[in-house]
Amino acid sequence: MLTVNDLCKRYSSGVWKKSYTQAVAHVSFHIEKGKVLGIVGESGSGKSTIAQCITRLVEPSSGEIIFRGEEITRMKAGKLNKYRRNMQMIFQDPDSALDPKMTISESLEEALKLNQCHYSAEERKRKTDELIALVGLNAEHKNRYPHQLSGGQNQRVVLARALSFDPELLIADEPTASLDVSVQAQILTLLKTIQREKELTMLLISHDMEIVRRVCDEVIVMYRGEAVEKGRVESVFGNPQHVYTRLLLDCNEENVKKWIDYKKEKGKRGNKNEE
Ligand SMILES: Nc1ncnc2c1ncn2[C@@H]1O[C@H](COP(=O)(O)OP(=O)(O)OP(=O)(O)O)[C@@H](O)[C@H]1O
Repeated sequence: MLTVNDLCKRYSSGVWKKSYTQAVAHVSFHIEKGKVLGIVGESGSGKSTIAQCITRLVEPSSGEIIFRGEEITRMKAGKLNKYRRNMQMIFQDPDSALDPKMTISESLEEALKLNQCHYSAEERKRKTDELIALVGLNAEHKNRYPHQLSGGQNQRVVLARALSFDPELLIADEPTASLDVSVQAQILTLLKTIQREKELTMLLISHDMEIVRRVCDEVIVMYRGEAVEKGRVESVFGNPQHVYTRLLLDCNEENVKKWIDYKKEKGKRGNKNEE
């Protein structure tokens, strides 16, 4: 489905005195159809740059990106737009991804108008209702504006918009990072359920090893622009070879413990996990 070969991205900045950042250095991987690949690493390790190169939001400095058998790094704008519809991205902050002046159903109908132009107005309405149900929202949310929904509910709408394109590849860049811990779990479960049902190929970017462990089939560990370790999640997590992977796993055990304590505490107080 997607093959990345020897991808490099070097940013330059400064006008008089140029400085360079090697954001991604010689990264290669392959994702099979219907599988989920996780990219983990600390802040600044190059995770988002890889996603932006794949969608050509930034131009790679060198390397190959082959999507459904076609090399896309040199693809011209017209053809590229067609390809981009097949690869949708969702980001950390759902609020900034939605138009504050549109209700949820308007937002979804607009997306359908853009990418499924053969639909009649009636079909768009029906499809909108289907998408709303698919992401676990209900009719009462339809006529609300983004500020009238919670962060988790807005992230569901963002996911519904992305799915309205019927993408083959979904790139989720820290999709739960801005959400409350209890809501994070719900959104991750939803993502995984939809990914399985639709056999979506997914690239999940996260700095959280536990999220990757729960959702992904394979993982790449990024450190300062390089992929220092990659493989099946159970083998990388069960038998990490690189010292940096071990460090990340240790850090995250702390987070997992905090999460378990938080859930226990919440359970004691009798709170339900609500958005
Ligand atoms: N437009 C840009 N111009 C110059 N340098 C950039 C630009 N975008 C990113 N960088 C640099 O490239 C490196 C990789 O950034 P990137 O955003 O890909 O990392 P990341 O792992 O996704 O980080 P985070 O988890 O914080 O989002 C960083 O050192 C960053 O400062």
